[in-house]
Amino acid sequence: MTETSTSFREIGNKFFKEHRLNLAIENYNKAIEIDPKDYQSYTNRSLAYFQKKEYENSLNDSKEAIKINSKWDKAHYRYSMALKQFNRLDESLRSLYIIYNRFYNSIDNTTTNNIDINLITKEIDNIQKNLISKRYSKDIIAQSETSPNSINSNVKVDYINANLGKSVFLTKDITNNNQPLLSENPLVSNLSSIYLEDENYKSCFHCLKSIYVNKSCYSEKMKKQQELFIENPSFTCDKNCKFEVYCSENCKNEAWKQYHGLVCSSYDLILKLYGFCRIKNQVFPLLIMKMLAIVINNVKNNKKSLEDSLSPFTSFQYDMSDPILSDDQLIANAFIIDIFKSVLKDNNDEIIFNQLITKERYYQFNSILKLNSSDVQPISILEELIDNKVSKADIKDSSIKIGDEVIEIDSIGEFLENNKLPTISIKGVGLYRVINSINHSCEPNVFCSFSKNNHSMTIYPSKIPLKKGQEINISYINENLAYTQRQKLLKENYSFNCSCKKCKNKE
Ligand SMILES: C[S@@+](CC[C@H](N)C(=O)[O-])C[C@H]1O[C@@H](n2cnc3c(N)ncnc32)[C@H](O)[C@@H]1O
Repeated sequence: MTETSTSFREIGNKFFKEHRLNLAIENYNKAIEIDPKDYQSYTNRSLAYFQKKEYENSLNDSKEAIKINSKWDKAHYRYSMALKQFNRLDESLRSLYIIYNRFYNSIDNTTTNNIDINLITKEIDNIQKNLISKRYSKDIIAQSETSPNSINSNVKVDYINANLGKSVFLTKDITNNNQPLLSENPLVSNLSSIYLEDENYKSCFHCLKSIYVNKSCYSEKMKKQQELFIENPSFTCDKNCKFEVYCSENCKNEAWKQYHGLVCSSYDLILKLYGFCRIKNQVFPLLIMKMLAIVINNVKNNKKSLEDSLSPFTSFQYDMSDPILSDDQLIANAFIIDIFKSVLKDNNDEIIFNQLITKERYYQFNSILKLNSSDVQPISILEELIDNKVSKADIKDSSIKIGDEVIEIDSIGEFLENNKLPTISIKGVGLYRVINSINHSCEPNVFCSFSKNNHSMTIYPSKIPLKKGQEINISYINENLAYTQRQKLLKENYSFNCSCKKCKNKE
């Protein structure tokens, strides 16, 4: 036998089977010396180190094997097990899901190395149960700084299985249709990019509340409905940017504390990102920038670990495959890199920067937003008027009757067709810790209601009675579409095949 890397590896494997770990490692060393791309020897040496409890070496070897051949499931498994030893559970989970997804997406249900899929599923279950019970205990959520009063006691978040992930369950019987089940502010939200430089329309940069509307269709009288919007935004950021406007001192302070304080000094670079998002009609890059700033603030100011700081975001399901960024995503990521490079200047910041501001993170956050975030559309002022003060009968072509007063609305005809309510445009996007944990069903038992004023959202029952312990489900799409259309939309937008009762019966 020639001294090829394969033969040394095989000798190593023989020693390994005899539990002679040092001799096994020596032979794997020789194999790697001959062929530095021998990912199998790296993987096997990783296992030998693991058995010797040399977890750092085990981690490095499995990482190297993945670098050489990312399709080698055994290396992902070894990497996952080593990460678990360091309590890096989110990353460990990600590696397990790479194997899990490859298995279920393959035509013949195989892993590349015939790893027992039941073992992988069991590992996923263990880690998920542990993480979810820790992260979604009521106390932790109630204490969360980013989302105060985010959950009331009607619901809890629980893990279902590796495929469905977590979802939301009732902790009480519900018999009243009008009873709000859960009301929540988002972990992060942002205005749609079309509004960023709109002279006619301003919203609070933090909570998206309408501040000033100057559309010709609204008469002077209507604009004077003071309680519906604030005429003169007096809460503009006065530190550096002088650009962001808020509806209140509270929002100004919250924005500063959570994310704006970190990046405000680099506003010239942020404006470039805004410009890009406006042209491309995108909002995710702006949310990703805020998410990164929130994470960094938690690490720096609240002295939390990086994993804990990331966990409100990484606890969602997302695409764990190899990151491939589109050209637009690469450009947006480059803007984001510039912004954080200019604000993370201390020596200590270098580690955070290197671990956080990466292409992989951009892909991860983008996928978290794509699969989990909600459009936010606080009800328009016109609808607010109609909703609260007038009946549809009071709406005439050019006026609305509010009490005894008739308010002229110059071009209301543009908005009202056959007495329908005006179309409300999407104002922004938000990521909700609990509401976005609710799984989909084509036969939903709850629905989501936008706040009239800001980015908060409330869940109400759509069917009663609902029983304690029952899962609540919303519909992510129009559930009245035909079966094939629903399946197509859910696959394209949320990457899953719906298996609700209605879909199982192909109704
Ligand atoms: C908004 S999240 C819901 C929370 C999610 N289960 C989690 O653990 O983060 C949407 C994701 O949940 C999963 N999901 C939701 N409803 C589902 C369903 N009916 N069937 C299969 N997967 C579903 C899909 O992976 C989808 O991309």
